[in-house]
Amino acid sequence: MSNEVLSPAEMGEADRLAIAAGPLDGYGLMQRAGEAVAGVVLSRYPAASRVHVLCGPGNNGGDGYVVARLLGESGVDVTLWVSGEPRAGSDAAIAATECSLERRPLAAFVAEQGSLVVDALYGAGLSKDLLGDTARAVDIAASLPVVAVDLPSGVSGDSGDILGTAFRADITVTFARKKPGHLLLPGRERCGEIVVADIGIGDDIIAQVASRTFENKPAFWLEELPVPAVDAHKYKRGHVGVFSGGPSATGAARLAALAAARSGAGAVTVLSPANAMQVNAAHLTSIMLRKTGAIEDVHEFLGDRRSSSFVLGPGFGVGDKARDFALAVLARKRQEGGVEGLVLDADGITSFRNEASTLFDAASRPDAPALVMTPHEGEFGRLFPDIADDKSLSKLAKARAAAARANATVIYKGADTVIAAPDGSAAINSNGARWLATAGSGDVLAGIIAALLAQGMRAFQAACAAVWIHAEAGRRFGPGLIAEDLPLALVPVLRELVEARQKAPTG
Ligand SMILES: NC(=O)C1=CN([C@@H]2O[C@H](COP(=O)(O)OP(=O)(O)OC[C@H]3O[C@@H](n4cnc5c(N)ncnc54)[C@H](O)[C@@H]3O)[C@@H](O)[C@H]2O)[C@@H](O)CC1
Ligand SMILES: [K+]
Repeated sequence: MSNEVLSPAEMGEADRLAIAAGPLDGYGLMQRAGEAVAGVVLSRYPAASRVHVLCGPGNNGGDGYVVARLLGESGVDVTLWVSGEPRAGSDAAIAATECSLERRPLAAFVAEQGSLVVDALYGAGLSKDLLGDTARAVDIAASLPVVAVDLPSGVSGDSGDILGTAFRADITVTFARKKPGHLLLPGRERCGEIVVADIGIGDDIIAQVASRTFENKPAFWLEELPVPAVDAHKYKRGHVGVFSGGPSATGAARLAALAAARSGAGAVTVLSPANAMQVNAAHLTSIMLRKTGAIEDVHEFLGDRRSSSFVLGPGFGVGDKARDFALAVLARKRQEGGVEGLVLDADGITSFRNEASTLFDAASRPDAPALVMTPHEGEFGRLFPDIADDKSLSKLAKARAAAARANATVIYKGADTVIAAPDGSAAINSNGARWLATAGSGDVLAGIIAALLAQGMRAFQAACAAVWIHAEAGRRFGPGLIAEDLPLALVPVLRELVEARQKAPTG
């Protein structure tokens, strides 16, 4: 697998392990890194009249010295601008010595139109805000193409936060694996196209680092994607129950229900209060409808229908009823044909704002159905106020802390959605589309998750798959997308995934 994401500390560990294992030493890795960047510059910008290479004091600058030397040797007109001296004896110091180009101080940096900037000021070691000469260089480079080495300087590799200011790269060449700062906002927007270069750190070394963070790509969950067996006499496709709100708020539940049906649930039932039965009935065809006004109705449905998963929240209303219904579902057993999971969204989440621990305790029972929560930033803050307010935590770290506390899979939504599991695994989604920021889009996501849970996918994998599929459908549909379009837009995406799944050796 190549979709592991390494924190800067984990990448440092990978460097150390690779150096210990050989054959490359630290300078050898730096050579490979510089070669990769120089290769990108030469292939992508063959017409650049001049390349300005900006080198910082650490190993990111060391990569820069290698780039400058190689470009110079290739006949490119290179100007080298330097901020700080490499530490004596460091790999960067060796690289600086090997580079015979004249060094100019970054304080004097100027660049003309038509030239290209290689940003090798700071990478994984960024430790404070960009100020003074460096911040001035960011301004000068703003009107020029920029190739960033490892990360655009100013972007935190851990969090994607911008420290003071940051370069806006057209291409970022990073090494071995992506870092969280390449995927989390606002850093992601500063990276431009991301090229992951192989510098000789093998998959075995990455495996030893045992990162628990992944970029959310189909390879990560495709093996578990449910595909009905063609030769089976009967197959389990699962039954999803979606709780509906009152007569003026039923659309959200129907969107979730339709998405669940499109995502392969064998049966879907909208569970409606009595006074909304008529409006629901008027809009449902293949989806079943059942009156579910009071907690007794929930128990009865749970007892005789064996629904495999539930969606609670979209349009439901905030209050005791949402809490009671959610807790009734979570009180079931997962084993022996019981309830696989509960997707708690929107009002379902907000309903527990003052009783979060009741929810988290209910989800902690070993045989409880899996709890999947889908908060956007506002909802996240209601359920996890202290985590939300902790400025030292990245979005990734916040989602992880929330999942561990809640004993739940947490989908922290946004343009850089993070999916975190209670065991510490986390995935950052990167195929999101701006078109998805439309009313009802989240209801559709909840329905997809429930369908995948109902078909037996594990909660974290189901959540990751649903987020990716939902985003992909929105991305492909493009402008004009409204939530009603999404259930049908899932079909071509699912078709391709099912085909890929059937071709996969493990399928
Ligand atoms: N052997 C290795 O470890 C390899 C490292 N590589 C490169 O090494 C980089 C990491 O190197 P380092 O750990 O030396 O870190 P950096 O080169 O990113 O920066 C560290 C230095 O910059 C200073 N600094 C940080 N932020 C600053 C700011 N805002 N203003 C002024 N000074 C600041 C620090 O005090 C330190 O001296 C990676 O990003 C990658 O480009 C690659 O060459 C591959 C091999
Ligand atoms: K950089």
